Amino acid sequence: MSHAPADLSHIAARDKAEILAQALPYIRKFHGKTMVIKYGGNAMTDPALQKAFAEDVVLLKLVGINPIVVHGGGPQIDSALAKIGKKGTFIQGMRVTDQETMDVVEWVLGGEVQQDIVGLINAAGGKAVGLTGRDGAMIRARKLKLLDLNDPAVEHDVGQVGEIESIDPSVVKALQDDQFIPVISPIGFGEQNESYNINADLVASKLAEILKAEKLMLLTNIKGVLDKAGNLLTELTSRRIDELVEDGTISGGMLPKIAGAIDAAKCGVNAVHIVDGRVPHVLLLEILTDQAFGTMIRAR
Ligand SMILES: Nc1ncnc2c1ncn2[C@@H]1O[C@H](COP(=O)(O)OP(=O)(O)O)[C@@H](O)[C@H]1O
Ligand SMILES: CC(=O)N[C@@H](CCC(=O)OP(=O)(O)O)C(=O)O
Repeated sequence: MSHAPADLSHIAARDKAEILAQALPYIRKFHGKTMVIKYGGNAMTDPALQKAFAEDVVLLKLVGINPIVVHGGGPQIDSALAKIGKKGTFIQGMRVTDQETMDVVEWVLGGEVQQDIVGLINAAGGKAVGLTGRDGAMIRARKLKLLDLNDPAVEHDVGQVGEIESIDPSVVKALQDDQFIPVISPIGFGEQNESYNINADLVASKLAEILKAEKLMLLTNIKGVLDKAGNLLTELTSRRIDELVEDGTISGGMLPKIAGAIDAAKCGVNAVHIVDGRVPHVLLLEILTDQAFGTMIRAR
């Protein structure tokens, strides 16, 4: 499927040049730096947006920035489950994963979803390599103990959902140094070689921390973190996040996202952003222009 590039004819030549020139200080600042980009399953549903995303990733690589893509695929897993008559259920943003669901998760994330992204990046002129957490013995995991948010004495059994024990980033580093763009699905392995389904936001956040990434960008299907009235919160600190979780303003899929984001910010990732993946070229706009998007998460 081919999509025409965005029509920019209404923008005056001088303005176009100014926008391009704006990128220069950012390219200098970020040259040689690593940026972890979480590409959410909800943000990847529109072909034109997917193409714009792939172009952005390739452009970043070409100007000397190292993008590492971690992808989700929640809605795509849900569709595959529906075909076998199963309905996805979530507790505090985590999919309840029995063995049959785990098989579907591995098949969908490690297969079609990942290969679509790899294909699009390659079509845009990059060299993407798809990996799961098993490749290069990257993501070791154990069964998640999910404590109830309101009553920590209660533990939820979410089956084969994993929490990260450790990440060995050597395969990612080797690929990035060799001009490849790693595209990682959030599957880990345990002591008995069993597979674990890990929330992609948590993988992206931990990887950003371990790689000492300059930025972590979590692309989702909403403007950013919203308050109770639906207004965008442009900046959030750890304390404010605790309040928003406690009073129920932050719920569902935003819970692991915000938990990962705050961990990454506390562990030294310079800039952590939750941004709207529905905005075409949001990566370029956020990274290489003066414009700010979404919610920035600050450790303090
Ligand atoms: N306070 C909040 N602000 C924004 N979104 C929220 C909030 N609380 C819950 N959400 C939900 O979290 C969703 C994003 O998480 P998720 O569906 O897992 O996205 P992704 O697939 O991108 O990881 C939003 O679409 C929204 O429904
Ligand atoms: C444990 C858990 O919930 N895993 C997720 C993994 C995929 C994911 O995170 O996808 P999104 O980023 O699109 O939500 C799941 O099974 O849906």
